[in-house]
Amino acid sequence: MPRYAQLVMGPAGSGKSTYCSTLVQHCEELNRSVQVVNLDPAAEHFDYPVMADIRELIEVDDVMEDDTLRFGPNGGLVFCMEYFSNNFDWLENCLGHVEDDYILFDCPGQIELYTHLPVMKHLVDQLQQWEFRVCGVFLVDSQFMVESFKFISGVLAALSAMVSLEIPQINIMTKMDLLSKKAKKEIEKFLDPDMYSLMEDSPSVLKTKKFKKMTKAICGLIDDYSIVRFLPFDRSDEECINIVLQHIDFAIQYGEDLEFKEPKEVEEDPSTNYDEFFQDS
Ligand SMILES: Nc1nc2c(ncn2[C@@H]2O[C@H](COP(=O)(O)OP(=O)(O)OP(=O)(O)O)[C@@H](O)[C@H]2O)c(=O)[nH]1
Ligand SMILES: [Mg+2]
Repeated sequence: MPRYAQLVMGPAGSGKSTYCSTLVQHCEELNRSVQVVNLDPAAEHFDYPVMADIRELIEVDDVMEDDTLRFGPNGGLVFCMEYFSNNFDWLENCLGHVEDDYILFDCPGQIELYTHLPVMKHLVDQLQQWEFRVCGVFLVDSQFMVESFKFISGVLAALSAMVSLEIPQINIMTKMDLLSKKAKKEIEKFLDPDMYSLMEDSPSVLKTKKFKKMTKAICGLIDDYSIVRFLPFDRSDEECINIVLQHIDFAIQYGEDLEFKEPKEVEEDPSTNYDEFFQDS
């Protein structure tokens, strides 16, 4: 039986931990078992129960306090992740092996982990050896995507994670509930973008002769091959959460070998008398 994993990635503060806890709650209501592993050695708070926590293996504060290493917060984090990649047996022990495992990995926010460092790729390879089907979930804060040049950089960040990890990836715009009505309307064009026309809206710096050819090539690549798309994520909208989950499940073929489970029954309030209610109305 395959096992399933989501690697929840994205820049600092993009909403990774919130996404994990929202999904845990959502799946609980669907009577679907989902577990979370915290892979952020600098995490301070998250509100989901953890199956494993990297801070039990190594913590950024301990690395920074070490006089022989003398790392700052970013170097410290990279050190922790490299230490983790040399100690995957710790993770193997924590994960055990349960039938139909579905695990969310809440990753740190340092963007270099998804662009050029090999740690996350090693993790993906290791998970695949343990029979996991892994989907990358790349989160970007929607508030930073409402202008075309910011959108292009968000797309490139997502693309570099896709290229370096070589797994199916679903890209998500988070915090949609925080957008004003006007910004929501504005962002619609980024959910199904025509990259060539976005290029025309870009500020003059992107249109100078030096950059124009390059921007056009990037926009053309993204548009012609349809490689990067974003799904909106509003944590207060169940339908929206469902759509995101369906895309991810489809990408890793979750559910193909599962038996049907009854959804959780909603407990009825014994004081509610439905006969009376219908007679009255
Ligand atoms: N309104 C709203 N706030 C959100 C949402 N997602 C995250 N936040 C807030 O954004 C802040 C950062 O969210 P986190 O989930 O901690 O982000 P993160 O990506 O895990 O951050 P790091 O682990 O530090 O990289 C918190 O204050 C969250 O409450 C959302 O969908 N809506
Ligand atoms: Mg976090």
